[in-house]
Amino acid sequence: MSLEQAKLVAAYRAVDEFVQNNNIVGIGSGSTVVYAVQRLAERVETENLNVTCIPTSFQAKQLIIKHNLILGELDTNPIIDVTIDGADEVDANMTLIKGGGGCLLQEKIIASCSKKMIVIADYTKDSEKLGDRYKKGIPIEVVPMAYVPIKIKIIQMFGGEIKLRSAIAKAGPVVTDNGNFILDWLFTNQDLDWDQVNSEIKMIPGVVETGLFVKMCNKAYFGQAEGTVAERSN
Ligand SMILES: O=C(CO)[C@H](O)[C@H](O)COP(=O)(O)O
Repeated sequence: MSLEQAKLVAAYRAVDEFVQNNNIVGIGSGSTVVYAVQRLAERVETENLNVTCIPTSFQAKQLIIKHNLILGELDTNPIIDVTIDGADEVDANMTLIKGGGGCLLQEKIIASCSKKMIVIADYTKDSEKLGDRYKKGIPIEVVPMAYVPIKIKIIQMFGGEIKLRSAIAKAGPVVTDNGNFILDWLFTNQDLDWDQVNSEIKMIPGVVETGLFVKMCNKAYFGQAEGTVAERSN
């Protein structure tokens, strides 16, 4: 089985187990979510489900439109039944690193409005401790004018190294869907209290959001190499 098949089985399982008729569904971002939207569209068609989808990014919005699903927004649907999203890493306590695709701000807003947040991932995202498997660090979305002082402050507070995320098909930094920059914090201490770290980083003026999702995820599905799906709940 390919990694793509592992993503697909996790995504299909989550959509099949958690989406019901008349649900408001948060649609996450990334490559695994593509399979979730594909499965959701199949179920809407075959079971005639009434589902409204709330996107977590420009990419998610385009996926919803492409599959002819009903597009909603928080203004009219502030309470979401279930959000299905990917993750860059999930530790043994269900703390997540998210934001590898740069969509962490809207993803966290949508997760915070959801009765349930379900993560879908392949087996490479399943970790004991944050940093065991995901080596690109914790993404932090920041207001552009403050990125240098924020970098200095985080290193003074917690150590490690910070890189301003560069764009691939453009000279200069990645600019998020919200017009901000992304810092990737390569932490060295894996035994930090992530709840506290998240709170302290968020208190630095100019920090918009961190990619640390603490106590937000209810269940994670990890597609395995042999085609089965492993689960973890909190
Ligand atoms: O947080 C995210 C985007 O900001 C993604 O959910 C995360 O990067 C996982 O993506 P993929 O499913 O492609 O591995």
